[in-house]
Amino acid sequence: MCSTFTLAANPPGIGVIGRGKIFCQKSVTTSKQKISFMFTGKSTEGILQKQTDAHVLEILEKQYSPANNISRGLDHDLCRRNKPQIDAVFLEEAYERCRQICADNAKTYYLGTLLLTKERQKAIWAIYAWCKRTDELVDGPNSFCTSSADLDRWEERLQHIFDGSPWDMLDAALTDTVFNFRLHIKPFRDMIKGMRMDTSKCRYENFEELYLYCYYAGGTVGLMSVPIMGISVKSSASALSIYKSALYLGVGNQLTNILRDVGEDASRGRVYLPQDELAEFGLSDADIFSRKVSDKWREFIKQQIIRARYFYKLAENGASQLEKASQWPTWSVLTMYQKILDAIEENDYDNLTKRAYVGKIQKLSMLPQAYSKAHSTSMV
Ligand SMILES: CC(C)=CCC/C(C)=C/CC/C(C)=C/CC/C(C)=C/COP(=O)(O)OP(=O)(O)O
Repeated sequence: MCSTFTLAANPPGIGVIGRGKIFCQKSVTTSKQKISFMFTGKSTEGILQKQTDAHVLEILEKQYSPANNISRGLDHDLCRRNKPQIDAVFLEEAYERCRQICADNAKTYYLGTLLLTKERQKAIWAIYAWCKRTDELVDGPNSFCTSSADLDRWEERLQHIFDGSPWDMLDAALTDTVFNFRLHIKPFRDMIKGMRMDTSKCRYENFEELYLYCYYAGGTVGLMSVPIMGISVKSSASALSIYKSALYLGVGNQLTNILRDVGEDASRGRVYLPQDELAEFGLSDADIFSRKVSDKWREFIKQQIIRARYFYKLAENGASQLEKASQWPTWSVLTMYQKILDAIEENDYDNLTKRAYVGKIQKLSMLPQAYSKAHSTSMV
């Protein structure tokens, strides 16, 4: 996408930035502010439109079809009708193990889940545990021996979860969640696609390619989460726009993690940054591997951070359309993840030799701010 972004403070039209290059400036309007982008390549908006709607519409067709008599919320009787019988004590233990996996591996996300209602918490933990296990197949200690056939088997297992015949305890928790909240299999399948992509690809030519990866690895989690969070009956926004916001939250999280982990990924020979954008800033893989934090690098990362923040802005639009009890947790996650971007700035854009860190106290101190955001933007 070869993009350089600026916030709307800059005049619209044609922009000139530091390196003397002229960019055609385009702008998008989020609910709160107008954000202007400068491009030499494909527009981010164009990429989002092309790639996002199809993913979401496929889910909505099933999740909200008139045949299912579901409009905005979930019909819980219908959800439970075909639910397999799983022993309650066994399930309790299964969810507890999912909670532990989430608490041990996703510290920020876990804090957000603690603000959810009990039923929602359990569901989000079950989804997280499955996502983590999926990720471990390609990124875990034994990932060197994961073959494409292993991913095929994992996908078969996923089908069993959705058919109501889980293979193990953690799968049983997800089966329970799938039937309680009538989840769609597509984002789960897409996450496996992303893992396949990760095993065969370690460079991204442009933002369009990177966005697809971010959708698979993070946007899918947003789509899995909407039925759990619930859409407010008072919302007049389209389900499409709300699902898209959730997807963008996942993509924002993924872009943030990429920016935080550039140095760490480089030591595994991986570069999750658009090659054409690096070139546009006079940078290449060699600059990453030599870990030299130059002014060019700082400018480059600055623009990448603006784009990641843009995704959080898009997510905010949907956060206020969720069921009231889910708004504070969602705003908390939104606010805490953005702090990681602030921490990269505080490290003077050195994400090659340093890992941006946000401490627990700092995260907890964000919660009142998230609470007031949830209340001031809520339509209920
Ligand atoms: C905005 C709307 C409409 C809905 C929100 C629906 C939700 C809650 C979506 C969640 C999307 C999301 C943030 C996905 C990423 C979840 C995830 C796997 C986080 C783990 O991140 P790590 O970096 O591994 O761990 P930390 O949590 O410690 O950062």
